[in-house]
Parts: sequence; C-alpha cells; structure tokens
Amino acid sequence: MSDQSRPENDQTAPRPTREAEKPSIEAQDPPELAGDLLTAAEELFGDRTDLAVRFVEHLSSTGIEWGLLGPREVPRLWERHVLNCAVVGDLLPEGALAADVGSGAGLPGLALALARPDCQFILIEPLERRVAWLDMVVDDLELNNVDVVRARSEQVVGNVVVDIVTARAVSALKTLIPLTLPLLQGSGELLAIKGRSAADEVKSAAKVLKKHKGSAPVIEIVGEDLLAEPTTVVRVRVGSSR
Ligand SMILES: C[S@@+](CC[C@H](N)C(=O)[O-])C[C@H]1O[C@@H](n2cnc3c(N)ncnc32)[C@H](O)[C@@H]1O
Repeated sequence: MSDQSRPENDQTAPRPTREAEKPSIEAQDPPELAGDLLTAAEELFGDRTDLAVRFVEHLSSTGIEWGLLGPREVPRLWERHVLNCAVVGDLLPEGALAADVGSGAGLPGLALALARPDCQFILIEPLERRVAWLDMVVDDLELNNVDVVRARSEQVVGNVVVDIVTARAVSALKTLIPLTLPLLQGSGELLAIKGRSAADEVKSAAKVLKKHKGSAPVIEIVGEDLLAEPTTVVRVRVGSSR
C-alpha cells in the first residue's frame, strides 16, 4: 500500500522519525577553500582571508543553528555567497560609507567589509535574531568598520546618510528603490545584486525610478576574472558623485 492510499487512522502506518519531522538545523563542516576559490579569496580579501574563513565557519555553524540560512547552502557558501558578494567591492569608491539593507547573515555587508577595510559599513536589518548574530560575528572578527542597526530601512531615512547602498535578495527592484534610494539623500549609488531577472526588474522599475530621481540603471557583471559564475549588479545613481 502506498502512503497516499493508507487511511489516516491506520495504526500500522510507520511513524516518521524525529529526523524527518524536524528540519536539520545542525552545524555543518565549513566548505573547503582550495584551488580557484582560494585564489579568488586571497585576491579579494588579501590579509583578511583568515577572517573570511572565520566568517564562513560562522555561517556553517551558528548561521545554520540560528536558522539564518539553509543547510543546503553550506557546500556553496564560498562561490554562491561570500565570494559572489565580495567581488562587488570593486564598485565601491575609496573610503566610501555604505549601508547594506536587509543584511540577513551579512550578505553582502560582511563580505564587503572584509574585502574593503578602507570603507565603513552600516548593516540595516530589522529581525532581532539576525541582528544578534551579526553583532556576535562582528565582535568575533573584531571588525572596526561595521555597525549593525536594528531597523527597517524606511525607519532610518534622514538618520543614516550614505554614499552607497547595497542589497541582495531583499525585494524586486521596483520595491527596493523606495527602501534604498532615500538613504542616499540626493547623492550616491545603489548596488543591487540580482540574478537572471535583472533586465526584467529594471523594466518594471521605470516609474518608481523616475519618482525617486534615480538614473537609468546599468546592469554590470563583476568577478568574471575570478568566479565561474560572476555576479550581476544593477547600479542606480542619484545626483552627482560625492
Ligand atoms: C531573503 S533575506 C536576504 C538576506 C541577505 N541580504 C542575503 O542575501 O542572504 C531578506 C532580508 O531583508 C530584510 N528586510 C526585509 N525588509 C527590509 C526593510 N524594509 N529594511 C531592511 N531590511 C529588510 C529581512 O529581515 C531579511 O533579513
């Protein structure tokens, strides 16, 4: 008898094991950093590569245990997450002040803070557990170029004023624009990490871009020289350069 045809009150039906009832939230071994990935990490993080390794250890252990990311992401933490975010560091001007909206597990914010020690980062994240995790990691890595703010980005407009806003996987461009461009207070740039939908999202955002005085978006591919799957960034400027 298949499970589908078994009556619900059938006492002979095997009980699911505890493992099957509960999603795995156990720490995992961090993915290995070797070969091309090691070359890319050293290129991007320089003498902070050890700290990037420690960040990945946090993501694979407490990041999983605290439910900030799924266990299936662990094997691809370097290429799909940390390196993929760090390559965006090339687009930041020297000494920039940046806000990462919806930082979650520090992506891209912490990856960028490791790659660009000359820049300052404000990680904006509303969820308490994520903020506590970010604080813990920032303390452990002794990062002096990162502040964590517990808020929705709309709540800090006027208090947080930055040159650059970054965001990944927060929302479609159309809804991301009103959450991010006001933090630039008339001058600066949004760097939104996007996937294959980038061009469609740009089309859908035309009206809202006009309302928020954003420039025509430029879709840029970064990290082609370092990563098998480079990163797509939608760049939107406001006003002139600071
Ligand atoms: C899908 S997660 C992505 C996290 C991370 N950026 C990444 O790429 O892994 C979206 C995050 O955006 C945060 N978020 C949603 N709306 C926000 C808002 N208005 N302001 C700031 N953060 C927001 C959520 O709390 C969540 O942590």
